[in-house]
Amino acid sequence: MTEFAFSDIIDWDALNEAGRTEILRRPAVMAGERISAVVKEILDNVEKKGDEALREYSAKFDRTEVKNFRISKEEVDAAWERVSPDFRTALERAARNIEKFHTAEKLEPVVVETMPGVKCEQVTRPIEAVGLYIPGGTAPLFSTVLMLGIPARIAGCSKVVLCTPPPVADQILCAARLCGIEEIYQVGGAQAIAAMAFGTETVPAVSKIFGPGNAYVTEAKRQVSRRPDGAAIDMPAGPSEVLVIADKDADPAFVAADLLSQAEHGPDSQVVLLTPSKELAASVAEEAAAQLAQLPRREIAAKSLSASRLIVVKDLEECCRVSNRYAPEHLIIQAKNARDLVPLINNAGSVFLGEWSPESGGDYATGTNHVLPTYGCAAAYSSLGLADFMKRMTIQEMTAKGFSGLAETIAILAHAEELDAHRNAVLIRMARQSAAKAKGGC
Ligand SMILES: NC(=O)c1ccc[n+]([C@@H]2O[C@H](COP(=O)([O-])OP(=O)(O)OC[C@H]3O[C@@H](n4cnc5c(N)ncnc54)[C@H](O)[C@@H]3O)[C@@H](O)[C@H]2O)c1
Ligand SMILES: N[C@H](CO)Cc1c[nH]c[nH+]1
Ligand SMILES: [Zn+2]
Repeated sequence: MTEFAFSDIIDWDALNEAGRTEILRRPAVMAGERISAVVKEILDNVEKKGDEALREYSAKFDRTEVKNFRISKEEVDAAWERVSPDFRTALERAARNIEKFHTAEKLEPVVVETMPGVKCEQVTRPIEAVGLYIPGGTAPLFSTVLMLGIPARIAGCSKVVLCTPPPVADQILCAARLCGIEEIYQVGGAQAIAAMAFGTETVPAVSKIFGPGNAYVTEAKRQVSRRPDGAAIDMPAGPSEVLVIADKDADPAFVAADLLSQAEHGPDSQVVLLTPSKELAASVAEEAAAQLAQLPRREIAAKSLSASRLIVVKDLEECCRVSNRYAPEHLIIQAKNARDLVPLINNAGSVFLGEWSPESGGDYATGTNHVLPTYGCAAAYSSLGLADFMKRMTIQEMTAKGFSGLAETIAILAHAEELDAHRNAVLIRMARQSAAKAKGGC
């Protein structure tokens, strides 16, 4: 059996504040400073040396000598023919659900007359050039292509650039074809993020970069979003995490399977169980050990489990409070009447209710988006959705009557801010209206 050390069962009530903070710390966050420095160097080099730097890093990190970064349409079509019909059918079924959910996310235009003759509107426009990062370091995440490519298409983004590490799996190319993505580049890691942010001889620069990735990719996104010549980003979507809230009657085999499903993503993934039942926690630990031994990715999952937590808390309400403090990417509630606990949940990327809603469902096919905030960012960021591929733009129009009704208010406020040019833009029009009135006009 594979060596594995789930941390001990932790009694939440026995911890002081510092202990609680420590126990909920993510392993990927602790690695931050070293990764930051490595990533900065990669970004600087790609910005300076373009494709040459991409080639060097692909050889170093992906052990691949890349001749042409861009993948041709012929290669994509060939990949489509190579995959099994069952795979194509499953991919199309998942894509339909994702398309249905994201189409329903369309924002309707807002039109409000705030005062007579003062009309305010909000409309949306697509972001024209977007970059999609598809992880491929330890597993080819073709499902992520659907999660990014489908909303980009619905939003109407006119330039969609996809980057993923070499060698690129057929399944990734098939998912890209299904989404109508034509610009696919085989480059991964921080260097891919740099390429899409700054542009190189081959890879075009985009306005906004989307997608999850390991700690290097996530840090690269964070850094380019802060550079004036960089790009906007969707969110920090780093190493996967799941927190399960389970009551004493939950099935330990289901809970263990759900924890392992995220532990297998990467050695720095973190999984957490919160339960009022010490007996359940012990059974989950046993089950997890047994299931882990059967997994092909047990080495990775075992590393991740060693930094993961089994925590016993007072009751289910306390579970929700601790979960909000952790702000997990995924939250599974395996408890009777799981839905009753939803009002107590404030911070979570995506929530899975009841024993028949494994997290893998949302990863592939329920229709929701699996690109979600990690590192506790669910306290402030949302799940990826259609709105992220669009900009909101406001419009206002005042009639002459609307203007005269609001003119004095604007003039007083501008004067109070000591911005006379602002005030003049109003006074000049007020004067014109008074003159026209004197002449018997409006
Ligand atoms: N939060 C989300 O929504 C979400 C969704 C899907 C996947 N994920 C996460 O995405 C991650 C995918 O990670 P992955 O590694 O399999 O693929 P990846 O594509 O993110 O990273 C692979 C790249 O990392 C770079 N790299 C590897 N080691 C490096 C080093 N020592 N120095 C510099 N660069 C290095 C290489 O360039 C390589 O191409 C996992 O952590 C998974 O949990 C998150
Ligand atoms: N669980 C990941 C998000 O954290 C998404 C994914 C893709 N494939 C499998 N899982
Ligand atoms: Zn997953």
